[in-house]
Amino acid sequence: MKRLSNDVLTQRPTLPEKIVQFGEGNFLRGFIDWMIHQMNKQGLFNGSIVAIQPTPHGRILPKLARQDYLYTTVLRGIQENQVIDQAEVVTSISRGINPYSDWQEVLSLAQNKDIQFIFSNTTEAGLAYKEEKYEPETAPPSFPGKLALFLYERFQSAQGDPNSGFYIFPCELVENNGDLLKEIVLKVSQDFGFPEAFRSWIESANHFYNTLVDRIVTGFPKTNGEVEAFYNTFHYEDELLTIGEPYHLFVIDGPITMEELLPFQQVGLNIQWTSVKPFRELKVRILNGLHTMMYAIGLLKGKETVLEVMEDNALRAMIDHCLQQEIFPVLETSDEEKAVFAESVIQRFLNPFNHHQLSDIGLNGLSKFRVRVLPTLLDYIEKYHQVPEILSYSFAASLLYYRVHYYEGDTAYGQWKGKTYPLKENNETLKFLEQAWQNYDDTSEKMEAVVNTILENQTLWEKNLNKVPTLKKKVIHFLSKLLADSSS
Ligand SMILES: NC(=O)c1ccc[n+]([C@@H]2O[C@H](COP(=O)([O-])OP(=O)(O)OC[C@H]3O[C@@H](n4cnc5c(N)ncnc54)[C@H](O)[C@@H]3O)[C@@H](O)[C@H]2O)c1
Ligand SMILES: O=P(O)(O)OC[C@@H](O)[C@@H](O)[C@H](O)[C@H](O)CO
Repeated sequence: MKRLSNDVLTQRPTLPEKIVQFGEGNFLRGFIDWMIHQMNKQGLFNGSIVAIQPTPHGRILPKLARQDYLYTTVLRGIQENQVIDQAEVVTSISRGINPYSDWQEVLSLAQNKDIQFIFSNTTEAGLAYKEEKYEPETAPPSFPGKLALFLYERFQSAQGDPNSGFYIFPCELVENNGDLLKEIVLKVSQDFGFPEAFRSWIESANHFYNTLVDRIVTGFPKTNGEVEAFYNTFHYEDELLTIGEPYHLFVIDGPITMEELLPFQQVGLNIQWTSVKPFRELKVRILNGLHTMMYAIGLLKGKETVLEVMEDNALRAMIDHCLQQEIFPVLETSDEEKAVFAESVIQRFLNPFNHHQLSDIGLNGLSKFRVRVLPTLLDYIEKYHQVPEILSYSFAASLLYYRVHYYEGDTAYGQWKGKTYPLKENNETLKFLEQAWQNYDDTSEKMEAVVNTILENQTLWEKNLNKVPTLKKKVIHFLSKLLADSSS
């Protein structure tokens, strides 16, 4: 069978490059690139995207290049009682650049005046400040470093023209992502010794927008036989087949007048040009909160996907209880808004087509717990002076899932009921966890010592959790229960 390429898709539009995108992962392909494709299809944007690989060891860009930057998006789910099952070849990416081998190509792009928009999704780890050296001939390691040099090249080539800046939309799931990216780029520019005039131009000529994105994109199919079934229907192979749900929401804290340049709403996409804050609290605490709360519990109970968790009566009852009794009471949004959003989330989790792997959700699970679950848990304790049962149980489950049993090379491994699995978290966190569990020997004193050490780590939790009344006791209790379960 042929691979997807220009030979397979013979009618492909050639459009001027207008967007630079840092990242080429599942989410950008299933969300932003798909949206640009929708606008192009209706002749309302007429521009293409250049994707820049954000890390040195990218596996996605070579695959995209082999397919002439084409890939298929499959959106499947149930909306308003209707089954939606659509496959479409997305043509919005014109090419990709590996900045580690072609940095000059990236800089040339910065000089192209047609490029007006910058999108990114480099995960939470990518939208972060790193101290790095200015080397004009090579790509800086970090995403903000690359962006700073990209902007500097534009500034110089346009001789500081106040109309030459970019519209910048970071899509990382980080609070105030636009403000944060601007702050980091300014800091990097200072580190690099760039002139004050450039830094003023960053502030005055560029627009950094805070955004919130929402669509469950599970990426390449992982269940047995699924890929082959798709290929047989398409009559081509596609290594970058991207699966997601039909639901999508993109909130951008920018003026509606931006629709003149980016006509998202005009093509019927679910875009809101408004403040992100209320959407963020609902989405992160309910949708991402439930995901993060369930992954370790589910995996430790032998489940593999969100759907399997939702279809298990006991686990489903636990999730409903957590939502109603532990998350809802501490959210400030109105009861009606909470209920409507939560119901839609439950329906999305029950999407029969959605094989969302718990192990994917569990990547960087402790960092996610800190941002997506811990605030709810702490708010609850503050409000009710008692520890919420399910959230603290899920905390214990996450800690146990992330118990480092051994290292092989640079990879840390966890173990549960005889099964071994690789752990992906910040390296320092994993080293710390390995140490914390090192002397554990099944006794309650040692368990208390382990939990004490983990909870007091302020780098992990941003506060000493041993000072939170009775949390430690609950976590010890649930960890002991889970450990007993693991040996039964
Ligand atoms: N998949 C979803 O359903 C979904 C939905 C909404 C938001 N998101 C957000 O999108 C992010 C990416 O998800 P994905 O499904 O596309 O994952 P992915 O693994 O397919 O892509 C991750 C991208 O981030 C880059 N990256 C990883 N670490 C980096 C670092 N330290 N510096 C710079 N770049 C780095 C990778 O090179 C790749 O381009 C997640 O962090 C998530 O918060 C995902
Ligand atoms: O993508 P992650 O790994 O940051 O988080 C896992 C899921 O919670 C997340 O992808 C959601 O499905 C998504 O945020 C929905 O918009």
